[in-house]
Amino acid sequence: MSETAPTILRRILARKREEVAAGRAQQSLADLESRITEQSAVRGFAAMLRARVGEGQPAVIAEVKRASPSKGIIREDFQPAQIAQSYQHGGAACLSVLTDVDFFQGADAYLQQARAACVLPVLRKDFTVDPWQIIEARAIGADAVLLIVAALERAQLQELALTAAEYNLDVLVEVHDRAELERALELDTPLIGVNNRDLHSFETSLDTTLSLLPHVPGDRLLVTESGIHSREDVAMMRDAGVHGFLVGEAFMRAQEPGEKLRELFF
Ligand SMILES: O=C(O)c1ccccc1NCC(=O)[C@H](O)[C@H](O)COP(=O)(O)O
Repeated sequence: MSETAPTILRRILARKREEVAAGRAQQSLADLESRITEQSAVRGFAAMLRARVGEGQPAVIAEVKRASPSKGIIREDFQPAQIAQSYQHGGAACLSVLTDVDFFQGADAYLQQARAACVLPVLRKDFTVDPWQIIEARAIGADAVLLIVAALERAQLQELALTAAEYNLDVLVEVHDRAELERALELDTPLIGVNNRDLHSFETSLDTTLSLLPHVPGDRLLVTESGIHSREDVAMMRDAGVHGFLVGEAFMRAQEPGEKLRELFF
């Protein structure tokens, strides 16, 4: 693939830069800061995952996702508050809520509805390219943000991680190959997400996690992301020593997402 081919990830990132420019013109930093003062205290995202693993339980980040570029519409009957309650009942440790509008049919309001309906920490699942989005994430009530190494230069990654720390947000640093993992490990953050999906080609293989696992130091918590669909997938990961999971589609296609979570993990 050429370095400049317009893959879906590159299209999403180009759109994000436009959104940030428009957002900055509409809301100043002072506006965001004043919205932050109205938010409740941050819920510990990494702490919750670590606690579950410490208890010998799977640490499941359950995703609230209506649609995706690779699968189109995944869930017609999409009610974030009900889904969040179902996930909490089913044993999720944390939630991940898509807020990207154009490619995932997400919304900031979905994150707010989901978080208000449960006690779980919530990750804002979006494509972060600018510190302004991190402050915005805190202003809408998120507890954690995603940083995708493939989307960011080294200096940007450092700056975004520092901004997240400044605003008390946990960070899930997402990688897909060894070079990205090495860059992620330069950060002082505890969570490493290994995305089994190649965000340029959509190809998904659970071997991605298994091959990177030996290179993740013991002081980091590895979260395997994408393509987990069955109890066999979960058992294979747990046998290999992976206890953190981020799952979307398998839950979202089930009538009762939390029951599906219980069926796969407990
Ligand atoms: O899912 C996509 O099509 C996609 C395309 C481009 C960038 C990101 C994309 N997905 C985000 C994710 O990584 C998944 O939502 C998440 O890991 C859950 O995956 P799954 O359990 O396979 O729904």
